Amino acid sequence: MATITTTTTLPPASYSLLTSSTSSHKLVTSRNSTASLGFPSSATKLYAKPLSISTGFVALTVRRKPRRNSLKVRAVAAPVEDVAGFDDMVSGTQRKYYMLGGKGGVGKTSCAASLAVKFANSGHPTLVVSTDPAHSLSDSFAQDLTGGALVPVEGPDSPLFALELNPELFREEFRAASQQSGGTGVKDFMDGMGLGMLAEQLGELKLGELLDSPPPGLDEAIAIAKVRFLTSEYDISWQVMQFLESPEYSMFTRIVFDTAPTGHTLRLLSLPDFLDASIGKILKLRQKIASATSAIKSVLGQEVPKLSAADKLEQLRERMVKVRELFRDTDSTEFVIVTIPTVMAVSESSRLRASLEKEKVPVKRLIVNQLLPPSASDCKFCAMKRKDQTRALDIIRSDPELSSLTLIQAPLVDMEIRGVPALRFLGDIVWK
Ligand SMILES: Nc1ncnc2c1ncn2[C@@H]1O[C@H](COP(=O)(O)OP(=O)(O)OP(=O)(O)O)[C@@H](O)[C@H]1O
Repeated sequence: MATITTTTTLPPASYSLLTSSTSSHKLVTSRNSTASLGFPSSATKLYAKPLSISTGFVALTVRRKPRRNSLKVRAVAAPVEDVAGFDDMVSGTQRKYYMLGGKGGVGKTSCAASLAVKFANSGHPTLVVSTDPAHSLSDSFAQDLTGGALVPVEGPDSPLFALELNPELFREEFRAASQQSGGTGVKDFMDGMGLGMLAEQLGELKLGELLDSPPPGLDEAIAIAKVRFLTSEYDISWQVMQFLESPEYSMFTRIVFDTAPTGHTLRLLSLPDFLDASIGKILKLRQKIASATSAIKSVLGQEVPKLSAADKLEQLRERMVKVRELFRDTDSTEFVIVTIPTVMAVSESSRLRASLEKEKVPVKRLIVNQLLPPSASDCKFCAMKRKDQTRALDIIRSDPELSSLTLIQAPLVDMEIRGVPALRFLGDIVWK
C-alpha cells in the first residue's frame, strides 16, 4: 500500500471517504495535522451534522467531533499505475495550460476543478478559468467565484485562484471604442462605402449563417458584418489573451481551463484563423477609406475622425494570432477530452478530436468519466448499464481518433462532487 499524506487542517469535524474492497482508494483522517485548509463557509456547513452514506462503492462518513485540534488527512491508496501521467503533468516550473472540454454534462468542470486542486496541492500556484458562458466553477468549489475577476479558492495547500470570464466584457469595450470615434465604428465603414443598408440587412442574420458561402464580391462587407455581430467566443478569446498578457497572472505555473461544451469551444479554437482573415479584409477596406478620405480632406481641408474601433480590431487581430500560437504549442498546452461511456458521447468525442487535430491543438488524454465501479453483484439495471459502458469502451479502443490517446477511467462516485475535499478525492482517483 502506498501512503500519500496531504497537508490539511479540518474544522472541528472528522471526515472520511472510504471505498469498499473493490476500489483501490481510501481517504481516512486522523489527528496530527500539518498544514492549513481554510474551509469555505458553505463547505463547513456540509460537516455541521453527522452524515453517513454508504453503498457498494463509496462510503462518505462525516462526524462532528468536540475537539478543536487540527486533523491530519491521510489518503491511503493501493499502488497504482501512472495511468493519467500526472507526474509528467506536474513536473517542471514553466507554465503549462490544460484545457478540459467535451459534451455538456460529462464532468468537464469536476475534472478541471479536481486537476486544479491537485496542481495546487502539488505546490503549483494555479489558476482555473471558466470559458463556459454558463459558469459552474462556483457550484463545483461550493464557493462564490463569480465577478469576472481573480478570486482565491479556499482550501488547497498552494494558491489556487479562479476566474469566471465575463462574456459581455469585450462587447462592452468594443461598443465603447465605437462610441469614442463619434459613431458606430464599423457601421461608419459601411456607410462610408455606401453599404449602410447592407449592414442593416446583415444585422438580421446570425453569425453562423454568415459563415456559410458569403455572396461573391461582398467579402469585405460580410467580414465587417461578422465582426460587428460579435459572439461570446470573441469575448472569451479577447479576455483569455488580455489576462495572459497581464503581469498579475505571471505567478501561475499551471492554468486549467474549464471550457464550454464542444460547439462553443470549437468555435473559440477556430476563431483566430477566421478573425485573421476577416479583420485582414476590414483593415484593407479601412486603408481604402483612409486614402479616399485623405483625398477629400485635401480638397475640403477637414479633419478625418480617428476610427478607434478599427484600432481595437487591429489589436484583436494581434491577440488572435497569439491565442492561436498558444492553443497549438505542444510544449505548454494540452486539450484533455472528457467523455462518458455512451455511444453518443464517444461519437462526439471522436469528432472533437478530429476537429482539434484540424486546428492543430495538441491532445494526449481522454477521460472516460462516470464508469460504473466493479461490483460482485449487479442488479439488472446495473448489469445492462455495465454492458452498454463496456461497448462504449470497446468503441473508444477501436476508434481511429481516440484509440491512440491515453485512456483515463474515472468511476461514477455515489455522492455529488462538490467542494474542495470532494474535488481532492476525485482528483486522487482521476489524476494518477
Ligand atoms: N465521476 C463522477 N461521479 C459522480 N458524479 C459526477 C462525476 N463527475 C461529475 N459528476 C456530477 O455530474 C454533474 C455534472 O458535472 P460537471 O458540472 O462537472 O459537468 P460539465 O461537463 O462541466 O457540465 P456542463 O457542460 O453543464 O458545464 C455534477 O453534478 C457532478 O457532481
